[in-house]
Amino acid sequence: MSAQREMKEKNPWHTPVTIITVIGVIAIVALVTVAVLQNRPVLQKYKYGIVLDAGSSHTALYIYEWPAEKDNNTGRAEQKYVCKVKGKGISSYANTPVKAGESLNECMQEAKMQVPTKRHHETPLYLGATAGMRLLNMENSSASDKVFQAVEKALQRFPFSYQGARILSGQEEGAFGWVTVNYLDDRLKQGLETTGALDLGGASTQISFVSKNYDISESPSNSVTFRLYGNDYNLYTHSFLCYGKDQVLRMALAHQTKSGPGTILDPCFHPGYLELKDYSLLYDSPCVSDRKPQNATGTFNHSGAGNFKQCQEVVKKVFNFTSCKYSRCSFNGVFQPPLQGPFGAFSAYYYVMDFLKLTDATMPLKDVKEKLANYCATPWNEIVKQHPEVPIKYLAEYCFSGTYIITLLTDGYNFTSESYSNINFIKKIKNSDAGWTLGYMLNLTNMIPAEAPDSPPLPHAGYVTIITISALILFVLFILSLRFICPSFQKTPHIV
Ligand SMILES: Nc1ccn([C@@H]2O[C@H](COP(=O)(O)OP(=O)(O)O)[C@@H](O)[C@H]2O)c(=O)n1
Ligand SMILES: [Ca+2]
Repeated sequence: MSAQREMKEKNPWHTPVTIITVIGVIAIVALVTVAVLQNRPVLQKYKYGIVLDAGSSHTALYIYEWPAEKDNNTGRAEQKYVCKVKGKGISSYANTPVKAGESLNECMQEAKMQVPTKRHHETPLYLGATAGMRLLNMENSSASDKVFQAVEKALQRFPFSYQGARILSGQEEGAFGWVTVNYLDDRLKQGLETTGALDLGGASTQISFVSKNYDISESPSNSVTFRLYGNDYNLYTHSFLCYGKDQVLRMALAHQTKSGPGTILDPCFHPGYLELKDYSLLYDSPCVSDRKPQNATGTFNHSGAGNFKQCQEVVKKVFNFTSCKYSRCSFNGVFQPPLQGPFGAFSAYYYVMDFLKLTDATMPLKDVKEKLANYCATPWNEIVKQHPEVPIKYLAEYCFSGTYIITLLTDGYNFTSESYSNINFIKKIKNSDAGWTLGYMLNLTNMIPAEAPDSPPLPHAGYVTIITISALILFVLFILSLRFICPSFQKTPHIV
């Protein structure tokens, strides 16, 4: 018994200091572990959203993903996948609506593979149609309804959470493009100066920007107000229906062919270009149908002259600069406040200027015009030789499209040689395409809060450090206080 006692007395593990220290260390480890595990950032899981952009020329399907735990807070939604639907836009199926629905199947099957199966049912699916369907709806609303019915039926067959197919207003198209650009740049969350958005489609074009000190009451139909992350924005936005590049080309051709059948020498096409074109196809759009001449049956010869300056004169004729009932206008009597800040120009602005190698923001407007003039003057057979990979139909139109872009920006929107350098031609921002689809989804899923979210006051690492240091300090204080209250505590090997 006494030997046992001796052993106990000699065994340092049985001293009060050791016992308290061991318990203390266990307590600290437990406290820190619980605190860290409880608050550690959870393993990333993603949520998904799908938006179909049913444009006038084609449809594209976008899948967005964002961290599941953070959708209102710090996580940013990003483009995960894009699928280009084969064939033309859904408005081209006016006479065969079922085919409009069928055309979407391939990309929708792809979407099924891209989104994890267990997320299918909670993944919202939207289809937004733009100017092609706006025009079809104006021209033949029952045909447009049938296209929507077919599209709806096709989309509902998939396991996603279908949220509807509809035509966006021009205002929505402009405003959501602006939201996308500024969201992806993190400008909204940080309350920074915003970037204006310039979107050029085939059938309409949008301009949207924040102009300080502008009186929105001057033209309320052009104003959209947002409260995002605690900041108020008064956005000016306008969508010009028929001013997408494909419809303007029709208007320009209609203008040149108004005297009836024959041959036109078009300065917007390359010298040596010659195609036999159909009047009935040219006038098959509400943007030009009222200009159709009486004798416009059959065909006309469309030949090129390749002259940038003359092409600008032709393009200018599609704008009306005569009447403005506001303090200032862009064109066609539409109010526009003074241009302000940087602009992002995307969609066809980018495709055309990228092809023409004119996206360099440091290139002065004068040089852009000079390069374009040289390009337009290049004979058609040389152009074809230089770009064997580009389909002839697209290749033929870049001189016209480039000239239209420059004329729209300068004569239309009033960009000057100086302010032209504020325009950036962009396709993507941080891997997501610039366009209205992301902004549309963010809005419909309420992913941008009106007020700035409360963020934790400390980052996780700081939080762990403070917890650990506090626990250690408390422990040392506890030991010191024991020694102070109970001096015998220092003379350790006394145990009964
Ligand atoms: N690679 C590409 C893709 C589209 N585009 C053009 O970009 C425009 C896209 O317009 P869209 O189909 O979105 O039409 P909207 O409904 O926006 O007016 C069309 O004029 C297309 O021809 C292009 O020039 N190059
Ligand atoms: Ca578009």
